[in-house]
Amino acid sequence: MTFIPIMLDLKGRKVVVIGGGHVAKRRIDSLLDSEAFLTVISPKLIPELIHYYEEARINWEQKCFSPDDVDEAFLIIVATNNRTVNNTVVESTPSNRLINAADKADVGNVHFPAHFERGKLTVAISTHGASPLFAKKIKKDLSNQYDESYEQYLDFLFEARQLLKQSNLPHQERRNHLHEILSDEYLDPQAQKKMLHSLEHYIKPPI
Ligand SMILES: C[C@@]1(CC(=O)O)C2=NC(=C\c3[nH]c(c(CCC(=O)O)c3CC(=O)O)Cc3[nH]c(c(CC(=O)O)c3CCC(=O)O)/C=C3\N/C(=C\2)[C@@H](CCC(=O)O)[C@]3(C)CC(=O)O)/[C@H]1CCC(=O)O
Ligand SMILES: NC(=O)c1ccc[n+]([C@@H]2O[C@H](COP(=O)([O-])OP(=O)(O)OC[C@H]3O[C@@H](n4cnc5c(N)ncnc54)[C@H](O)[C@@H]3O)[C@@H](O)[C@H]2O)c1
Repeated sequence: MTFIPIMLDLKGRKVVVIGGGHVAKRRIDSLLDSEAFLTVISPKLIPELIHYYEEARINWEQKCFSPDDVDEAFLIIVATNNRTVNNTVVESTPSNRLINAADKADVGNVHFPAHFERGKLTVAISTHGASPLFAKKIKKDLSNQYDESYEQYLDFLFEARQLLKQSNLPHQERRNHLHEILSDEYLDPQAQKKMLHSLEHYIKPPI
């Protein structure tokens, strides 16, 4: 089986998480900012998830799984500590849905990669289930290399690119600028400011 990396917009989609333990919480933490409708089906929740429920960040149906729980779900996450239940969820899910099976890498059609964000930058690492711990280790290494300062740098890259897109510069010169701003020198906010300022001069005047 070959999995391909994609970025998913879940805004307004129904996501159902079966199980309310530690793995469910990890998945939910990845999903909280997505503006999906998150529903947890589980007789019990760990305290952190109860907190999310009290803050109305998730819905909770305090019950054991039944097949109609996944009706209309766009994405299903299977994370109970009961292998038989996990298998039942997978079996009762129509094949045209997205499903993540936390206890069996090869059963679902979605994996959650280890990941971190720096504003507009997302770095995701997958080992196709070979070693989640190795993915976690690489995440740690890369998150040190690309520290919090990159959030602001990404904002600069975004702004510079928007200005270039609106500019009257010839195509090749735009490309040169896009490459130039990747140089380490532009990690410095002063250099960024100067560059943005100079790019503003190339904006096409309104017609
Ligand atoms: C990366 C990360 C993201 C996240 O969970 O958010 C993630 N697992 C993490 C940690 C972790 N997972 C496990 C341990 C215990 C040590 C060990 O067993 O090695 C630890 C370590 C820890 O907890 O620290 C156990 C485990 N994991 C899976 C199975 C089932 C199986 O292998 O079949 C079992 C055995 C269960 C059992 O035996 O009961 C399966 C999957 N785990 C995945 C993702 C997907 C593939 C990712 C990839 O490798 O590319 C995949 C396929 C499906 C999925 O869940 O999406 C997250 C790193 C946290 C971070 O980023 O900080
Ligand atoms: N993918 C991963 O990264 C990863 C990591 C560790 C463990 N796991 C696997 O994930 C699973 C969950 O691990 P955990 O640490 O979150 O367990 P946990 O014990 O913290 O939580 C299990 C949850 O499942 C709920 N549950 C039990 N029966 C249920 C049912 N019939 N219907 C609905 N909910 C039910 C429990 O109430 C509990 O909230 C385990 O199978 C484990 O093997 C996966």
